[in-house]
Amino acid sequence: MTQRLTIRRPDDWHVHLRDGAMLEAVAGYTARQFARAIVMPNLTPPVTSVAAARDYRARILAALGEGARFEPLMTCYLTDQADPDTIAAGHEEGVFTACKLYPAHATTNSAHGVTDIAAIAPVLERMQRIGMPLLIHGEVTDRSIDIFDREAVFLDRVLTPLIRDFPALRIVLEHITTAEAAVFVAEAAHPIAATITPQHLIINRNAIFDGGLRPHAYCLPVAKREAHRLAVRRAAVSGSPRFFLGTDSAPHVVGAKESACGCAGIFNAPFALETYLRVFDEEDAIDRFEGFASEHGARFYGLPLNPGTITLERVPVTVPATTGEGATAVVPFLAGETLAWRLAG
Ligand SMILES: NC(=O)N[C@@H](CC(=O)O)C(=O)O
Ligand SMILES: [Zn+2]
Ligand SMILES: [Zn+2]
Repeated sequence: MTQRLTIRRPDDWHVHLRDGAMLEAVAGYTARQFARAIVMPNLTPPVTSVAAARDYRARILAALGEGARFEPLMTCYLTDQADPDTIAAGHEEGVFTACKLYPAHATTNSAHGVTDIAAIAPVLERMQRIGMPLLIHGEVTDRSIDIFDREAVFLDRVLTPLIRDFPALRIVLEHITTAEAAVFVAEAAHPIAATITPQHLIINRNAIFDGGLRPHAYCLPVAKREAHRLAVRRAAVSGSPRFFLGTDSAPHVVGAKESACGCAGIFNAPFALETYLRVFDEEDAIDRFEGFASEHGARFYGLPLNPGTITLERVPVTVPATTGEGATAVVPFLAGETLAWRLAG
């Protein structure tokens, strides 16, 4: 049995670092494991300007303190009013790595999202031209569509026409949860990739209703049936360069989760790498872990691979019941469970 695994330093291609006290509380978990992370822009108000992204990046670095070896990669939150010149200038300046498309009202803090793709056609046209990636929360918001079908319906109704109309636009379909999405991304004749979260590799929808209502297993897109979890797992360990690590770590203070209307989002940052490695170990695919965690994403984004390495060791570690306190008290994914691997050092 492999006891130690050393891989090139990995990146997290989808994370919510929040702001203020929560940012201070959570940023270190991500920076401890990852060299870079794509930071989601769904703050209140959302990050829509170059100045806002620059300031947010400075707050992230300040939260980590001197000597942190971590690069936040910032994203621009697209609205119906998004301006191609501003976005292109922000990209050119190295502030905006990518743009994020939230269909309006699809998820947490998406009220200002895009109501109609046609409204942002000039932006997508420009992004396609300059090679700037579009990151997508891929769910339709039509309330007549069953919540478990919203990702699959998005592929037909939105993504298929989108890739037809913008054949060279680089797209990352974020946090995929279905067999349909895994097949779509694997087979499309288009520059498209997908991120995969730890939770969608580990839980199916039963976890949300396991002996009672489990708010800490609730995120969007919501976990699906077991057959979908297995398909997403196969994609993750397949070795295909179209699938890579994106935690979607999304902390919400415990009271906002344990509520009559609990927020969507799972906080997996503290043991993200350990959790992913558990899956690759179970699938007998440890040899493919480095590609998924440290290579495929950087190549898709056209960024250099990280120098340096990290080491994981087969030593058990127990996930605490909570992290932080007061306004930053959060229940992490797999709270109370013991993982077989831990990050060394
Ligand atoms: N994934 C989630 O359930 N929640 C995310 C938003 C998102 O990524 O959709 C959040 O910001 O809380
Ligand atoms: Zn999302
Ligand atoms: Zn997210």
